[in-house]
Amino acid sequence: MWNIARAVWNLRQARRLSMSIPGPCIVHKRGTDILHDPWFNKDTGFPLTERDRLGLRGLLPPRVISFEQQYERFINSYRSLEHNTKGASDAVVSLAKWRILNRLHDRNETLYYRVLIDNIKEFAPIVYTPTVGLVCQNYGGLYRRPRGMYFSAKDKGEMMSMIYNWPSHQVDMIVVTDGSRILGLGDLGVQGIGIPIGKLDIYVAAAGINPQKILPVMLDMGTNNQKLLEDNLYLGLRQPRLEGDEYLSIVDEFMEAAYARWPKAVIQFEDFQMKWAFETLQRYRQRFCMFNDDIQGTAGVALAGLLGAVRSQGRPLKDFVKQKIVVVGAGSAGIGVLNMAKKAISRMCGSSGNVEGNQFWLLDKNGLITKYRKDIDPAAAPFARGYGPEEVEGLTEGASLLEVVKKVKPHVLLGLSGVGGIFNEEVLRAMQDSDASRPAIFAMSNPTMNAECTPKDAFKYSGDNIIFASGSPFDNVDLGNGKVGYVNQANNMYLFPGIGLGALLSGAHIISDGMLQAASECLASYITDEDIQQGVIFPSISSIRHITTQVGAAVVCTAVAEGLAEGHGNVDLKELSLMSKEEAVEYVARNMWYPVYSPLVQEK
Ligand SMILES: NC(=O)c1ccc[n+]([C@@H]2O[C@H](COP(=O)([O-])OP(=O)(O)OC[C@H]3O[C@@H](n4cnc5c(N)ncnc54)[C@H](O)[C@@H]3O)[C@@H](O)[C@H]2O)c1
Repeated sequence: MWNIARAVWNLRQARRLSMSIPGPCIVHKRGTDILHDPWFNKDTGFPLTERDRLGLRGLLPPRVISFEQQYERFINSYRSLEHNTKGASDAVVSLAKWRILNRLHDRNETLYYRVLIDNIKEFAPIVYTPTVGLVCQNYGGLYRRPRGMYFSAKDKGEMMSMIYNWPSHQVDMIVVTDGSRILGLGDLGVQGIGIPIGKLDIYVAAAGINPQKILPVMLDMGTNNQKLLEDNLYLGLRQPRLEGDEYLSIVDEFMEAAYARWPKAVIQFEDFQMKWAFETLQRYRQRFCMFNDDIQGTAGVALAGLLGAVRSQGRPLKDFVKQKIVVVGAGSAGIGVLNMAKKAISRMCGSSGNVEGNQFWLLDKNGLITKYRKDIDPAAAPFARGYGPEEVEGLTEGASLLEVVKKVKPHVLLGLSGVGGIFNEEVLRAMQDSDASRPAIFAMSNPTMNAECTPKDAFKYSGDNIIFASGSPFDNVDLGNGKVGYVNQANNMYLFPGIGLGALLSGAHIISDGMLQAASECLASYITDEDIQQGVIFPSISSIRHITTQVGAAVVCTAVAEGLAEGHGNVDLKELSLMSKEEAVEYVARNMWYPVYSPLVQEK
């Protein structure tokens, strides 16, 4: 029922926007310069009057092809590619699909984003995880033309002027990486630029950010990837990564430069290795409107999933405080999840409640983390168990995952380790003895080959009754007898677009924990009890615009309630403060860009 209602909402929204006469778009160029600019290019779709006005007459074949015809032509050629690559490996097919989409992106952004929005479920896995991982690994060979900006260690002292090289006067959303931890693939240096590009594609598709107002950024600090350092064709600095103050001075300079030119832009940090992810978040979160998606976005999505798992057991949400949760992977993502879960518990329990985190077991590559761990990472320390070198409760420092699962009998087993297959048959079988009536298994690592287990193995070894979620998309599992093992996609794409959009439209000067929690709780409440009983704890990606509207509105309302909002455009704080929840949803929806050909008006 819900899905039908949302699909109708999406359709109405699209129709409302496409039927209203699109406002004009100002261009400062003419003739072939327009044809070569993907922001303005309409290919054969320029009407004759516009061809005359913009000096295009004679530069295009005479017949005008409508947007709908162009759309259909693209989809047909995409489908024929599927047909022509039959028998090729998955990687070859995925890269061929990425190439054809990327060529359209390079040529005609309006058509590209319409195709992406209308087919988000099919195309998200190409422009985003898992294919984007493959693209980053092969970026040197796939590179055709630049997209986004590069600031390198060699640009020190120049960034304040360099930032003005970007052609757009207004930028609303920046996604920045240093390429040091790309998905679960490690240090890919400048090749990691594919991640900010893919994330911003999702911003346009899900949050309706105008593509002229987005900026993907690579901070090239060097790389410690030996293979790349030895590769003559590697496109980044061939030097080891900067460390310490030298590193931070580059990020500082970039942040100041971006803020100086676009003080209202929201900056999302993406795929930084753990030490820099935490350090930069701490350093900037009170000064700039920024967040770290791996720490905070992932945590919000995981928390929504954890709350869904409680509901699936037929228990009230407050029972979350009694759930035993084993987290495998003590990196920025795993620790981010635990921090957010702990905050949720402290809210549920009130100040007198148990917020010690006694229900969490955290493992890294050396096994269970306890207070006896030598050189314990400060970020992991609050979640270290109290077991001594001597065995207590049957577990010791460094206990294996299998030992922990057998002993703890967790309600939830959550993987953010980046290690494919680590939830092996024995571990999954041990989950059958979980204390939960419906054990939850979240294999959240990306891309696909790094998932801790496949859904097929999870249902096979842990039982039909589990709740399963993965970070990258997988097909549902046929359990026989007409039963289906539902595969949820626990990916931060459900949250980051709404967090960024809500922060932007509220004009908040920082992104608070409260705004992030509101986003997560909004996502958690999106699913009906009926869906939950079917094992569905996350909505379909097809509803991503609707979800983002709701999440964005929740973030706006919280920013206003917390006194962080300052207004956006011609909507001032007073107007924001008077908005009801429904009006906030309408306000967010109204501000989403939708790809239609706007009349181009030339200004000298
Ligand atoms: N689904 C999502 O939305 C989402 C969001 C963010 C990150 N991720 C994925 O999570 C993974 C980890 O990301 P991160 O930023 O935390 O990386 P990270 O490099 O900061 O941390 C990885 C952690 O895994 C641990 N680990 C490595 N091998 C292990 C093993 N054999 N057993 C147990 N632990 C082991 C490491 O010790 C480290 O603590 C990546 O694959 C990333 O793609 C998914």
